[in-house]
Amino acid sequence: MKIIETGIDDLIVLEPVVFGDERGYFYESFNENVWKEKVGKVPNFVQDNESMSHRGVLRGLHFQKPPFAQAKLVRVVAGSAIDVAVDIRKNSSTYGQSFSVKLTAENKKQMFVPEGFAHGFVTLEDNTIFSYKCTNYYNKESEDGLQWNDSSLNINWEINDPILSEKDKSYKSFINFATPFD
Ligand SMILES: Cc1cn([C@H]2C[C@H](O)[C@@H](COP(=O)(O)OP(=O)(O)O[C@H]3O[C@@H](C)C(=O)[C@@H](O)[C@H]3O)O2)c(=O)[nH]c1=O
Repeated sequence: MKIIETGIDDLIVLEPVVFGDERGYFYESFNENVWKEKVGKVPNFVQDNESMSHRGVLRGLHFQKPPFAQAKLVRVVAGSAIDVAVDIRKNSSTYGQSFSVKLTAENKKQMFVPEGFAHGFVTLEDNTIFSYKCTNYYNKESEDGLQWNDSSLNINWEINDPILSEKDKSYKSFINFATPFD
């Protein structure tokens, strides 16, 4: 597994070793020992999620407030998506900065999104399946988010007029945002 730094502390992209043969391919999508060796601290994942989206669906930018904050290890198992994490840790030197990576079923890249980040993605193909591990359980009351197209975040989603949930349309702008993360 190769670790690619993003320029934002604790936010990393992972590239697994994929074994291809005449049958197809095999790779380890998570291995605690490899994490220990290559990353250090191993997240305690307690929930796995999967979503399917049509082309042009944007889910985000989401986070859960403490004490239900979640770190997430995300990947795409069918199709492709632009995945985005925004640093919302008040005391971080990269507060308000975002990082984007293209995750596809082919490149098999993963992004580790720590606690203290808002997360979202837009799908580039129909039937894009997004799969992720979380370090905390879903807690409806702790859900919060930021406006995906906030001008001060200035994220290049590479797609116009995405399909959004009503909840995602209602999220507030980054200006005057009181982050719950130190
Ligand atoms: C996230 C989540 C949702 N749900 C339910 C609530 C709702 O009825 C339905 C759909 O929920 P949402 O519209 O919030 O799903 P979605 O917009 O896909 O939310 C996800 O977006 C990405 C970007 C993330 O980072 C995730 O953490 C999560 O927030 O699924 C759960 O039961 N457990 C969960 O963990």
